[in-house]
Amino acid sequence: MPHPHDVIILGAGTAGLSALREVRKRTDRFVLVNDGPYGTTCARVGCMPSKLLIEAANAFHARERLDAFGIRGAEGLSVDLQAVLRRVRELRDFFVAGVLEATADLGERNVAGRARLLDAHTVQVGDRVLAAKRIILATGTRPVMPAAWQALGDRVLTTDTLFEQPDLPRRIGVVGLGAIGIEMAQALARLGREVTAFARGERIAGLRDPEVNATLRALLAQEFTMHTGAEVALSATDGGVRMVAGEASAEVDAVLVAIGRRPNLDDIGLQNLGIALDERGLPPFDPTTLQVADLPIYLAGDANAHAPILHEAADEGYIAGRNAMQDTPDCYRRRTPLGIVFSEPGTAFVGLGFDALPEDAIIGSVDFTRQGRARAGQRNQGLLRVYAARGDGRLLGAAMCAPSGEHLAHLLALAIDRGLTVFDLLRMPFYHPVVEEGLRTALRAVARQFEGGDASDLSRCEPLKPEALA
Ligand SMILES: Cc1cc2nc3c(=O)[nH]c(=O)nc-3n(C[C@H](O)[C@H](O)[C@H](O)COP(=O)(O)OP(=O)(O)OC[C@H]3O[C@@H](n4cnc5c(N)ncnc54)[C@H](O)[C@@H]3O)c2cc1C
Ligand SMILES: NC(=O)c1ccc[n+]([C@@H]2O[C@H](COP(=O)([O-])OP(=O)(O)OC[C@H]3O[C@@H](n4cnc5c(N)ncnc54)[C@H](O)[C@@H]3O)[C@@H](O)[C@H]2O)c1
Repeated sequence: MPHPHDVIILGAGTAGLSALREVRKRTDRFVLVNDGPYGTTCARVGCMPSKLLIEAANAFHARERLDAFGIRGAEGLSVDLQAVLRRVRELRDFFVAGVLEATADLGERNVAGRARLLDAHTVQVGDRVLAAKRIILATGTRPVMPAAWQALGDRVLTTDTLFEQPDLPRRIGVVGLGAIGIEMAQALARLGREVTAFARGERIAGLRDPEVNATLRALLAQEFTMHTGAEVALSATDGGVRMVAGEASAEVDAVLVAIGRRPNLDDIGLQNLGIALDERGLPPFDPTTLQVADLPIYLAGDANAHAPILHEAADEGYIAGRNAMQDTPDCYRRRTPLGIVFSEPGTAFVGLGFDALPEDAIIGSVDFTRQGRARAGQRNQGLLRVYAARGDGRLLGAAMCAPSGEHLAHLLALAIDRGLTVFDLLRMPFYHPVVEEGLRTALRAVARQFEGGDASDLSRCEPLKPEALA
């Protein structure tokens, strides 16, 4: 029997909407099903409100550099946190409104409700059963929150609730120092909150490079208290929360829990598909096609835990949307890995991670404390390390916590993607004085480890030809 729909898309987040764009170009016989609020995690409770808070925090923090420039009176500045949070929500609403336009004209093809797979072609939403040739799962993730901590009620926050607060208390605990923990701990500290952060591992901000990790830790420890290496326990006190991890403890008014996010796949009916799931409960899928096993199902965005960041979710929606509209899926080359954590200095990693490098990889580094332009701007902090292949000096990856780190990382991502060597990169012009000169220092440190690598970066002209003399 023919299916009434070509495609059902589950989830109206970034991946689902990106899939929708591709599917709509090819058919009208689709349905989008979304549970909970529309507007995407990124715009509603993720990338955008977090960056809005960070921008406010960094703007206020800039006052700490003013005296060194000879600008007086900064101590008279203060934060109106309620106003900061109002602006976060106002601009957040603006970004969400833009996203909502994508589904405004769908009419009956937009179904609000929680979907569950009955089999590889059929989905149940409330008392409705929808069937299609193919299904795209783009159901995203939700914050991990241990059951025991839920009993602390509104004293525990996640990024789903943080930005909704009209105000924030003086003492804030943070659990987890991954991307969210680092970004929010620094921002809240810069906005005048007393922040105590706990993480069970020693690595922060997702960094795998031990030296960059140590540098970032030392810098952030100047801004908030950080306890790592032990599991934290939370318990209620009179009006607050007690946090204990090994020898360390703190009493706070509220706790932001940022210990990762879990794919919204646990109750979606994967067991009805007849495939084995891994230990995380995830189905096998091909990251280049996004097809789940050999089923007519595609798994896109954070839900597959492959690369849970925005541009990858958008790419995956595109791939899933196109592949769900054809009989044989196309294979797509994925982008150079790039991760940015919006700390100051900016944390970023690109290409191969430190722990995936070949044993004989060559590493060059730059310490930004003495870097000219960074020093001129009173932001001379951080470390950048570039990794290159021993044979030919091809760039393999980099990790950094550095001024303008987000921009340096994009430049390096392009170089890695194009298969450039450190020698190729050293041939580009480096204007003076720019932070990129710091990157050049690190590249030169790699080049010097090659025979003849301390020669000039300039290439020689081709031999002069007779016609050139004419
Ligand atoms: C605080 C925070 C900050 C972030 N900052 C950045 C950043 O700076 N840069 C960056 O690149 N990334 C950032 N991210 C990550 C980025 O937000 C995600 O990669 C992206 O939003 C994932 O999109 P998605 O479509 O996979 O999921 P989502 O946008 O979460 O969409 C999934 C949708 O599916 C719905 N759904 C769930 N279950 C069902 C069901 N059973 N049936 C129907 N619908 C269902 C959900 O309710 C949701 O609407 C951040 C994330 C967070 C939380
Ligand atoms: N700038 C960005 O791109 C950005 C910013 C924020 C969030 N995000 C995305 O949001 C997602 C979630 O972020 P996140 O920071 O919650 O997750 P994460 O996985 O990045 O970090 C979670 C951290 O919490 C630690 N942890 C886990 N359980 C713990 C426990 N019981 N006690 C203490 N520490 C514990 C983990 O070891 C890890 O370091 C990530 O996938 C990330 O990609 C991205």
